[in-house]
Amino acid sequence: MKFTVLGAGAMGYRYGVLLQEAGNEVEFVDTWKPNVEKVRQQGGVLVSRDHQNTRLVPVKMFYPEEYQGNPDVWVVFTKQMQLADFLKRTAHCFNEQQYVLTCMNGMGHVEKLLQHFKPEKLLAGTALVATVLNGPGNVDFIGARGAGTMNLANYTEKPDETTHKIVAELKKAQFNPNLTTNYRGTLLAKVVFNSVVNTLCTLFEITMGEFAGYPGADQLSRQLIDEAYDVCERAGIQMLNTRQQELDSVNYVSKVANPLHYPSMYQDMSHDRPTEVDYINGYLVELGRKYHYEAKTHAFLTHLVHLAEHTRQQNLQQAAAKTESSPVVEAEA
Ligand SMILES: NC(=O)C1=CN([C@@H]2O[C@H](COP(=O)(O)OP(=O)(O)OC[C@H]3O[C@@H](n4cnc5c(N)ncnc54)[C@H](OP(=O)(O)O)[C@@H]3O)[C@@H](O)[C@H]2O)C=CC1
Ligand SMILES: CC(C)(CO)C(=O)C(=O)O
Repeated sequence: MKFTVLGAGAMGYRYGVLLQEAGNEVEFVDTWKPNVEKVRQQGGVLVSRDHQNTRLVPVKMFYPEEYQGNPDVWVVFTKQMQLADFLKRTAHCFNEQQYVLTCMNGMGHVEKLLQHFKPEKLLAGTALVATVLNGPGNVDFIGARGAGTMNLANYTEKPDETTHKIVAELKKAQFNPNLTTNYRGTLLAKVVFNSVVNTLCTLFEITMGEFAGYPGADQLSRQLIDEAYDVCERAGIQMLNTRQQELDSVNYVSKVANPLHYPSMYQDMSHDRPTEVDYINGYLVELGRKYHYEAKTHAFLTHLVHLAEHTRQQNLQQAAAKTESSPVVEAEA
């Protein structure tokens, strides 16, 4: 099949490279100039697995404005807040025959994709796999080959022939896809997972293993899971997992699968970029409010993450102002 990855970040590279190595035709579209230029200069992307065995994988990379491809399937992996701009800049390549697959974290992306693609062509899912972008053109796939899993569902909840073909390619690429017919329940399972692990690890600057190793971790997780499930049940969402299964998933993925991983939200925070918290904990808060339920802990955590983002920005501005006001001292140093 012919796939084009929209958003060549950590996860876009992981899906694109592994689909390419499984025998598909793959191209990448990205807006981040240092990334596109680095790939062109070095002739591909540097890929490591668990910080080892770095190899150069040749890839075809384009800016949106210059791209003229017509893939069978778009694989979309931007950050939530980047998506609208990516779609606007690439819209000249979209048509009604194309399918779109996304496993981004959080909620908000599907509505934006539906402005460009037909509902029956949209597959949305979740990826329980950890990946780190070390820098432009340099990515680290965390975890053994084939150890991660993913869930996906058609937006219409009606799988067709192309859906099964896409799932077969994901299987060949060892993503271990599980096709469900419960669209909202599938996506919300990961939102709840991320609302616990990404948010708490980011606030405390700890790995998933360090979080899960804290003796009170289950209590913290349980409070957030319960509140999230109270929201989802009010919204009539049939959850994929029970509350206990969700807690087990938090523990398994954190203790066994990725104990050394800092979740993607931490990676954004530590590089002073905005996080996706409004699309994760913030989404649960907004959904709860629609049903007159206040998800207080999620609201509090959303504020804490924004407080941390704000503080980091203030510190950056103060450091920049200091440098500007004392150029002589800097030159002497
Ligand atoms: N990473 C993971 O393990 C997982 C991520 N996801 C989800 O997948 C989606 C895509 O996320 P992900 O692939 O992690 O995205 P990345 O973290 O790889 O994001 C890449 C973007 O971050 C910006 N950026 C700026 N400077 C740097 C730098 N030095 N290093 C890295 N990035 C830089 C660039 O955007 P800009 O133009 O703004 O500078 C770039 O396009 C998200 O919804 C995420 O939540 C889901 C499962 C796992
Ligand atoms: C924690 C993890 C890796 C779970 O798959 C994730 O979703 C992230 O880092 O954002």
